Amino acid sequence: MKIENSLNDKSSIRNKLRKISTINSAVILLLCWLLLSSTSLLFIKSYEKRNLELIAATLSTTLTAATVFEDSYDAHNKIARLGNEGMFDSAKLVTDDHTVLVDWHDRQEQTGWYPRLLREWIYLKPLSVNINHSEANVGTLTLEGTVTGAADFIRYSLMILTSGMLCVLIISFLLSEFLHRGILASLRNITSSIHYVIHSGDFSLRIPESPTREFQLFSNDLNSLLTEMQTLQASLIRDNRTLAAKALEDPLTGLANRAAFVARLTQLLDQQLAKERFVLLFLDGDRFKSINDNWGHAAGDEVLKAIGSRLSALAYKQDLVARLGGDEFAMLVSSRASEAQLQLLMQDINEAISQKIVIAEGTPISTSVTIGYAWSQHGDTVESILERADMNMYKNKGKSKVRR
Ligand SMILES: Nc1nc2c(ncn2[C@@H]2O[C@H](COP(=O)(O)OP(=O)(O)OP(=O)(O)O)[C@@H](O)[C@H]2O)c(=O)[nH]1
Repeated sequence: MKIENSLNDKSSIRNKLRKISTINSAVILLLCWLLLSSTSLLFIKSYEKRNLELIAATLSTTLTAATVFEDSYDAHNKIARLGNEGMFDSAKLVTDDHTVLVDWHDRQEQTGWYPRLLREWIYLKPLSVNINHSEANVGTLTLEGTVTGAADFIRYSLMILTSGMLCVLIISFLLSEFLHRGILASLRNITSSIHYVIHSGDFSLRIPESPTREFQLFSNDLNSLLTEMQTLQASLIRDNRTLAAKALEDPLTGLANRAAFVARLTQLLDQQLAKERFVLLFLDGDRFKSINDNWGHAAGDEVLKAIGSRLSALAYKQDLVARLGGDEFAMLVSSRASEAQLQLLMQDINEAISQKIVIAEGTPISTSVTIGYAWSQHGDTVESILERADMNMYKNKGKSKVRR
């Protein structure tokens, strides 16, 4: 829960990449916008200034005669004709003796802070040119430039530039989203694979190939780690199975040990209502101590192994032969349902055990077992059925000792 909360606080790598590429594009585009805007503004400024200078030069030549003869009417017409075409905002023609011949103002002259600021920035101050005649100064023409054209140009070019930049920003955003997809897919593959392995414990999964070199290297390392974990897991499972099997096995004879015997007996008792009855045979080696005493402990071990394998040879698949400890064996027999079949089995056991056992050094040893048995009964427990079989075995042992 805590981890999930702290994850929710964090921004995804997709958002981080999106943020980086958006900031990147926005900064670059803003710089381009500033560069292009200032270049076009400087261009406009120099164009408008040059234009006004040309108009002033042309007009001063045209006005020479009117200035010399102080023909205010003609001068006004010539100035107004050009002024009405939007060539300038105002024009003042003053003779060399300071007589104002023309003081013309455009009636549609733009006022307000923007045109005023623009005019001051483009033209700095009104443009004055001398009107000369026979190399003498006869008057001065002062023109104030117009900003109507410049203002429109600036407005439209900035609008086009800004919307163009916004389009580029959107395109670059979409493009980066598209290009980031590969990186994000590789990352997603890695994280979802690790997530799956952690939650399933299945180390057989391998992270798929990535087109990005660094991710491929990372995936290779993780895949090698997964292979090692898989091998380790397999060997642990194998070891566990071996250990579990060993925990239920008698190390000398390889038969089931007491724990395995009790487990199987418990299972049979649990099932006995649904299944046929079964019989528990308790077998104890006769005078086994003397075998050890006469032939040695190793020989005794060989005899115990031989008894175990002979009992196993007589048992069916559903029966269980176990060594309970020392020279005590037990059989859980489900394959014989009648007393007659059981008697036959016990006869076979006695016959098999009575066959001489030839130990490694070649000495034949005779042995026998005493058997006590108990059929399963309703309400039996592990202890009760074992006790009945044990008691019967002791009774039989007593009888055989009397016979000897
Ligand atoms: N070789 C060998 N001997 C064992 C092993 N475990 C127990 N024994 C011996 O088996 C003998 C069992 O003796 P008991 O069952 O008490 O007596 P017994 O000599 O068989 O006599 P009865 O059962 O009365 O016929 C002891 O001498 C134990 O030392 C083993 O793993 N290997």
